[in-house]
Amino acid sequence: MNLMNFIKMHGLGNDFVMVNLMQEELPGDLAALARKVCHRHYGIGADGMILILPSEQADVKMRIINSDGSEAEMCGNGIRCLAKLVYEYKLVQTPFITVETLAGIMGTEVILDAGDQVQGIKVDMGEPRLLPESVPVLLPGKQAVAQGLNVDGNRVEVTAVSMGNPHCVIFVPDAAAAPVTTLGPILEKHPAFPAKTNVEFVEIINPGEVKMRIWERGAQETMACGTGACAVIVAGVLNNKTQREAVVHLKGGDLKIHWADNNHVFMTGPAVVVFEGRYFL
Ligand SMILES: N[C@H](CCC[C@H](N)C(=O)O)C(=O)O
Repeated sequence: MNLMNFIKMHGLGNDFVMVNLMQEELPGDLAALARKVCHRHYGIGADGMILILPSEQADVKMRIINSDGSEAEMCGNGIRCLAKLVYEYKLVQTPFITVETLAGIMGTEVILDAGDQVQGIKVDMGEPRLLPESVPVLLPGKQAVAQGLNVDGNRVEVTAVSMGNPHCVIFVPDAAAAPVTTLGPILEKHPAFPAKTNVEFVEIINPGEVKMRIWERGAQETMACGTGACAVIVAGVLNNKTQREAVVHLKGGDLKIHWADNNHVFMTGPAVVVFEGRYFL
């Protein structure tokens, strides 16, 4: 019987099965394995599976497989978990860790307190992609900002942004009452998004503070989404609703987001190791 060692982690309740493949390989179909591993009753239970692999371009390589088996370009909560794991398990000896992803090479900083304990992780999430063809989204113009989508005959105003993965941001008066589980899955698979999309519902508390809920591509509603929080602040600035630096309140907790003057988006937040285990393949 083959065993897979794993570490269960979460970033604000967005949880992952972390697999260290720096010295070993995983056999077979990753999509099928992720569906089994992420199953909340028959498996370990998680929103996704994150593989840590060797890289020729960075300290490590990250692959993120959603619970439905689809592979994503990037994962904000997941990369914070990876950075903490790589540092605390001494896969690298520095708190500044570069990570190769399908969305490019990301820089992470493990923030330490005076006692060398991990306080949080700051990630340079790179530049947002605003051209519709870069999201991708089938909407006109140079930016898909505050444009109307036809959803079953109704007009839904959306702002579409990519952080390497696609995001459809909708501003609502009350995030707690937003139609996350009804409109979310419809927009996730809407024909305007050829690669499907993550869907964010955002309530503006003030220009420096927002509240959001998320329907994730390939993972349904989750407690938090790091790339989604970045997309929300980019969309907030583009719609003149938020400052470039703001706190994003998610179901699972808060992220600090800063769309800096160098056009890079920085995200700061926690990551937690919950348990270690062995999974019977
Ligand atoms: N479901 C996402 C990947 C995970 C992103 C999210 N968990 C985050 O923290 O950024 C997608 O298919 O693009």
